[in-house]
Order: sequence, then C-alpha cells, then structure tokens
Amino acid sequence: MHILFADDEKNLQELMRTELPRMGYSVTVCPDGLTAVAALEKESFDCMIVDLDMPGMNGIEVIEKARSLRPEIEAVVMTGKPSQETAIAALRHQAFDYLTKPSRLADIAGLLGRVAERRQSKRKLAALSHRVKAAEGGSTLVGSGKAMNAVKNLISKVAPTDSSVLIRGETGCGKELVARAIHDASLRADQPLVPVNCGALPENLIESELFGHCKGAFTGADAARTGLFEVAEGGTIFLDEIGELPLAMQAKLLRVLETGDIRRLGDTQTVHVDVRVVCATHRDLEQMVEDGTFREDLMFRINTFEVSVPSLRQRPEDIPTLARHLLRRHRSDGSDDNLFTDEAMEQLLAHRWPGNVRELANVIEHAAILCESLPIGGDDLPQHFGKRKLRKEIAESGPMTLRDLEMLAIKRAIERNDGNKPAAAEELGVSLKTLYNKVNAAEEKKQAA
Ligand SMILES: Nc1ncnc2c1ncn2[C@@H]1O[C@H](COP(=O)(O)OP(=O)(O)OP(=O)(O)O)[C@@H](O)[C@H]1O
Repeated sequence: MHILFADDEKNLQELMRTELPRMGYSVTVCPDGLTAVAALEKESFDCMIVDLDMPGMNGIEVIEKARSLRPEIEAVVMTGKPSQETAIAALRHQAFDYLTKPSRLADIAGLLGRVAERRQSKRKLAALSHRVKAAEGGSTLVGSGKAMNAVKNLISKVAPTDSSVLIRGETGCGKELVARAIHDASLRADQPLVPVNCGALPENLIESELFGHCKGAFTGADAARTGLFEVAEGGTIFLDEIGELPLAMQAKLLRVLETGDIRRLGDTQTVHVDVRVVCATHRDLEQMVEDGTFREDLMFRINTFEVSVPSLRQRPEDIPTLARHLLRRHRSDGSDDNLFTDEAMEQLLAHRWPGNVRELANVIEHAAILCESLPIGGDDLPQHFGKRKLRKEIAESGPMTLRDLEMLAIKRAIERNDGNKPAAAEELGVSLKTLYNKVNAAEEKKQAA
C-alpha cells in the first residue's frame, strides 16, 4: 500500500519514514495539512494517517479535501488530545480508525494490516460485481419498438418515486431486467438491489430468508442470520414470482409492507427497514384472488404502479437488435452489420418464442458456440428451427391433404438427418419399414400422376 503520513512532529515524521517501509509500505511524509493536500492532488494513496492539530489546515479539513480528490482513500486520524468531539468528527468523515498518541508501532502495523484487508475485500467485491454484471449481461433494456419504448417511458416515470411496482409479463420476457432498470434509475441506485425468487424458496425457509432468524429459533438455526429485507436496507428488494408465495407468508409480507417493521424469527423485537418493494409475476393475480390463493389486500399494496412487459411475439421488430446484443455477450469478432445471414434472421423472425428473450438468449448462445466464423447461419441454429421451417411451409402452402402433410414431415426429417433414413424414422417415431412404405407409396403416386 502507498501511505500518506501528515504530522507536524518532526520525530514522528522521521519514525514513519523509516518504519513504514520496513512494514512493507511506501510512504510520503508531509509536515502539514497543505502539503498533504498538494500530495493528494498529485498522486493516489491507499491510506492516509493524519494528525488532527496541524498548522494551516487541520486533519479533518485534510480528510474533507481528500474525500473529493480521492474518494477511495482510507483515512486514519491521529491525535495527542483525544476528545469526544474529535472522535465524532472523525466518525462523520468515515475515518477508518482513530489513534491516540503515543501509539505503539505494533498498533500501527496491526491497523495498516486491517486497512490492507479492507482494500483487498473492496477490490474482490468490485471484481465480483464486474463478473456478475458480465454474466447477467448488464441492465440495458434493448428494444426501441413502440411496445418497448412505452415500457421505458413508464420506468422513467415510476423509478424516481418510492412506490411499489408490480411487473407483469410472460416468463423470460425481461421482468427482472425491468426491475433492475427501475432500481438503477431510482434515488436508491447506489444501495443494494436484492432479487428473491419466491417460487424457488422452500416453504419452511421463506420466512427466515426474508426476515432472518435468531440463533436457536428453530432446529438447525445454529447461528443468527440476517434476512434479505435487512440486506436490502436503503435499496430495493425484488420479489420475483410473488404469486408463488404461500398464503401465510402473504399475510406476514403485507404487515411488513404496511409498517416497514420486520421481526426476525425467534425475536421479540422488531427492526425498522427502509426498502422499496418491486414485485413480478407471470400469473393472473386477479384470478388467484378470485380463487382465494392470493390476498386481495396484498395485491392492492404491491401494485401501486404496474409495468407490463410485452412478450417477444408482441414486438418482433426488436428481434434483430436483441439478437445482435445477445450475440455480443459471447462474441466480439465479426462486423456489427453482418452478424446473421438473411436465412438465420428469417428463422429467428418466424419463431413464436414461447420462452421469450431468455429462449432467444439460449438459441444465440448455442449458435455462438457452434459457429466458427460469423455471420451465424441457419445451420448454426438449434434443430427445432428446422421444425419451425416446416410449420412455415405448411402455413404458406395453402390447402393440403393429410398425406401431403405427412410427406412434407418425412422429407424435412430426412433432410435434417442428412439423408440418414433410420435416424429420420426414429425422429418421426415410426419404424424404418413404415418410412420406406410411405416414401415408396408417394413415389408411385407421383409417377402415376
Ligand atoms: N429488453 C431486453 N434487453 C436485453 N436483454 C434482455 C431483455 N429482456 C430480457 N433480456 C435477457 O433475457 C434473459 C431473461 O430476462 P429476465 O430474467 O429479466 O426475464 P424474467 O421475465 O424475469 O424471467 P422469469 O419470468 O423466468 O423470472 C436475461 O438474460 C436478460 O438479460
């Protein structure tokens, strides 16, 4: 670590000049606050140790200046006249620690070891966030067709408020991405966004996951655990698949949303949390209310605003941009305006996408792996796109007899299997003999005609 040491005591300056390098750190020693600020303007430091009482500019003023010049720096305050006021001032300026003089070198070494650990954790966290972002593909909502623009417009209006939002849409259409976009455009953007998949949590664990538990609250609760509502403090909790929440939990969630107070399992005290709630579902909540499986009061509480994310079928105009964007998650080669052949793009546009953008993302990943050099061609797409081609041919061919239809399916299966008839028969679920009989019968019919 590179350390800035600022103190007007000459003997301390000398001591640090020799001892800090012996501990393995490089150091710049300054005799007063103004020189320290000048050093901060010139280079970056991992940590600064500043004396509180220095001529010209005191330690707190130096820290204040450092916060704007080098926001990442860890600050340690040193003083020969400790007082409650100076300790509070140091805390307010987010000082890492507060040392009283005279300090033992062993204490300073221990303290710098802790600073180094914190720097390392911060770096690891930054690297992890970077990896998570890369894996999730960032939070950019791709799509500029009318339907998607309406969604973006609504997001920009609701994001800055603190209202609850209910995001609706088919599976894989981008509900979580919309939740991220709402969080990122809100005043809570610097605080955590905590996604919870209510459908993936076992019923007996939901309460402790959301609200936490005390040690010994139930068999197996060997240690206290912080719930996700507390983890999201100051930020947003995203309750995905809210329709899957059991009725008993719905009642508890409603209470939390109304009071902002949570109670850890096994605790007698409540804790107040400041968390914005964004929920999502692909289920028909109104129908669930009618069926008695979703509480009406909870539905009213969570849907102050509703954002409906269109299915991919409803916005085919976004498929080319989305396909290019998703391909760029895996491939950086090729030229942006020639990433897919016309045939491949036609197949993508003709598909119905029941799994929406997630299905498109999977298809593109598959193609990105298979395709050696871009553009992606029709053959790089998964096999079921061939079946889709069949559906398109049927749709376009006008009236057909059942026999014609059967022959078309046989022809395409043989093509797909590169002329391998046993494989085609297996795919069609018939014996090889039946396949030959049908092909021969069709040939005879053709010749007779
Ligand atoms: N408009 C979009 N722009 C870019 N990527 C998108 C878009 N919509 C969805 N995706 C991508 O598609 C995948 C699925 O999206 P997401 O998880 O947000 O869907 P979901 O509706 O929350 O799914 P589920 O219903 O299964 O919870 C993700 O990889 C996401 O990045």
